[in-house]
Amino acid sequence: FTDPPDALGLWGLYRTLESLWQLSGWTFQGGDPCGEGRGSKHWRGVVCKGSSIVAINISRLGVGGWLGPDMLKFQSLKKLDMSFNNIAGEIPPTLPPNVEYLNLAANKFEGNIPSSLPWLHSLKYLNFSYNKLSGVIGDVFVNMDSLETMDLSFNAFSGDLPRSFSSLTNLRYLYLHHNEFTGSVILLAGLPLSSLNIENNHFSGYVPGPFQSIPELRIDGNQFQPGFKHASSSFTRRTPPDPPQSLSPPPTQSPPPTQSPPPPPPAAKQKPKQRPKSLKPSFGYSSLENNSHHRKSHSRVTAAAIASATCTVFVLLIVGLVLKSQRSCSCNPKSTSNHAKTLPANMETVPKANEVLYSWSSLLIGSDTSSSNGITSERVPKIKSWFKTSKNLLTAKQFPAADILAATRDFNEECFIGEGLTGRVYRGDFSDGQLLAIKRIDMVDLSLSEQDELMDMLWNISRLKHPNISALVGYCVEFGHCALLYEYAENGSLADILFSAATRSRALSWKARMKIALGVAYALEYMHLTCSPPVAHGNIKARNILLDAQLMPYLCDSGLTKLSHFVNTTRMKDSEAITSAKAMLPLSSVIQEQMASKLIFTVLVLFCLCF
Ligand SMILES: Nc1ncnc2c1ncn2[C@@H]1O[C@H](COP(=O)(O)OP(=O)(O)OP(=O)(O)O)[C@@H](O)[C@H]1O
Repeated sequence: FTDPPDALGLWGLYRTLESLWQLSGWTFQGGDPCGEGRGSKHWRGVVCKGSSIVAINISRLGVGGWLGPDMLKFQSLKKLDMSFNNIAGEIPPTLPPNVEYLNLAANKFEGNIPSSLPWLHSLKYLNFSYNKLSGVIGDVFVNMDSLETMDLSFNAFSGDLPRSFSSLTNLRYLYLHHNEFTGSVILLAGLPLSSLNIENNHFSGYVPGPFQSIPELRIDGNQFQPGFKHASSSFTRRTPPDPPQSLSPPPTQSPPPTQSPPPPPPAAKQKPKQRPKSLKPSFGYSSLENNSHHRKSHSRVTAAAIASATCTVFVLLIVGLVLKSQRSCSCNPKSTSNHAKTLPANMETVPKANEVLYSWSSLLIGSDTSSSNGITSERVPKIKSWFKTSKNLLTAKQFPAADILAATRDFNEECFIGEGLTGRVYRGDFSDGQLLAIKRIDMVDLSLSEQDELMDMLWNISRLKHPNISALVGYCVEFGHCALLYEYAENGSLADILFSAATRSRALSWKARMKIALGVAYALEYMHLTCSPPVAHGNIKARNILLDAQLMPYLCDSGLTKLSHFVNTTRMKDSEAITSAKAMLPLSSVIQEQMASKLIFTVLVLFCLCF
C-alpha cells in the first residue's frame, strides 16, 4: 500500500487542482497510487518506489487550480514537474521537503518565492520561469548547497539581488533574464557559474571581472558602466526544438536548461492580465446550455438525492471550517488585536502598513486641483492624491483618475454593469488592453481618522490573494473620490445566472455548480484558516460570487462591506450598515459566535440555491 501521508498528499493535491479529467486515475479519496499499476487505474504522472511516491510529473496537461498545503506530505518526493500548466495563486511554503528537481515553470503563479525555500536542502534544480512572480526576493537562498540550476527568468522580480545569492556555492546555471532586478551583480562574482543570463533587467554598476571566465554569458539590456569586454556570441545556444503547442518553452528538462529564451507564454507577460483559466475547451458558459438536454435524461429523483447529499457535504464542510476557524482564533487571541497590520504567514514580503504609510494629514494641501471630466473636489476639497507617497503600501496598482475616466468614457452609461450599496460598477477598457470592473464609491467627507481607516481597509483587501477571491487589481483615491478596480468577470455574478430570466439556473451543469461551491468553500477556508488573523467576509451572497468565462468562481466584496462607514448613507439602509460594520474584522471571539451561525445559515441557503 501507498504510504498514508503520500496518499493524503495526492488526495489533497487533486482537490486543489483543476482540469481533473487530465489526471486520469486520480481520486479525491481512496485508491492506492503505488499499488495500482498500469491501465486505467494508474495514477497519471505518479511514480512510486515501493510504497513511496518519488516523482510527480504532470507537465503540459492543462491543469489549473492552485497548490494547497498538502505538498508537505510528500516526504519521499524527489521530482516535481508541473510546468506548462495554468496553476495559479502563490507558490505554497509547504513544498516537498526532500525534492531535488522542482519545475513550476510556465504557470500563473503570483507572489514571491516562498520563504521556506532554505528548507529544501536537497534541491538541485529549481525552475520558476515564465510565471507572474514579482517583488523583491528576500534572503531565501541560504543553506542551499545542492542547488546547481536556478531559472527565475521571465517574471517581474524587482529590487537588488539578496545577499544569500553569494552562498550558492554549487550553482552552475543561473537565469535571471527578463525581470526588473536592480543594483549590482557583484554577489554573483564568486559563484562557479558555467552559464549566466541576466539580460533585460536594470542591473547597474560595473560588470565583475570574473564574469569573463563564464563560458556562457549574457548581460545585455542592463545599465552597466562601459568597459567590460565580452563576446555576447560566446553564449552557446542549446535550444531544444520548439514544442508543438503555442506556449513557448522555458527550460523543462533536467539541467542544463535551454539558454535561448523563447517569447513568453501568455501566462507570463501578456496583458490584459488573465484570470487563472483552465485549458479545458468545453467548459465555457455558452457551452453549458448544450448540455441541458443531456441532463434531462437523469431522473429527477436521482438529481434530488445527489443535490441533498452534496448540499449536506458542503454544509458540513462549511460548519467544519467555521468551527475550525473559531478554534484557531481562540488559540491566538493576540492576533486579533492587531489585525490591520498583521500579514498572512505566506505574505512576509508585503511591507507593513505602518512602515510606509504617510499620515493623511501630511498630504493636505491648500489648493484645490480637482481632476477634469466630472471628478470634482466638492466633498473633500483639500486632500491631495496620496497614492504618490504611499505607492509601496498596497500590492494593488494605483490608477490616476484620468485613466479611469478614459477607460469608462467618463463613466458612460454604456459601460455601466450594475449597482450595489456602495456605488455603481462600470466596465473599464484601458488603453493597454486591460479589461477591469471599476467600482465607483460614493464617498462622504472623511475625517483624518476615517481616511486612515480607509487606507487600512484597502491594505487589508489587497493582501487577500487566492484563486477564488476577486483580486483588487487597482485603486484610485483622489480628491475625495474613490474607485476600486477588479478583474472583470465575464459571466457576472452567480445571482445573475441563477435568477436572471436570460440565463436560467438550469443552464448550469452539476459540474459547474460543484466547481462554484468548492471554489467558495476554498475562498472561505483561506480567509478563515490561512489568513492571519482570520478574516470574516461578512456579506456572503450569490451577488458576491462572480464567475469568469470558465465559470471559475471569485468571491468578491471581500472586506469591502466596511466601506459602508465611508459611503453616502442615502444608499445604505441602517440594517446593511450594521451588517457591514462587522465585515473585514478579524474573527474575534466577540463576533465569532454571532457570525458563525449567520455564515452557516447564509452558506446553507446559497448552496441550496445552487443545487
Ligand atoms: N468584477 C466584476 N466583474 C463583472 N461584473 C461585476 C464585477 N463586480 C461587480 N459586478 C457587477 O456589478 C454588480 C454590482 O456589484 P456590487 O459589488 O457593487 O454590488 P452587489 O455585490 O451586487 O451588492 P452589495 O453592494 O449589496 O454587495 C454586481 O451584481 C455584478 O453583476
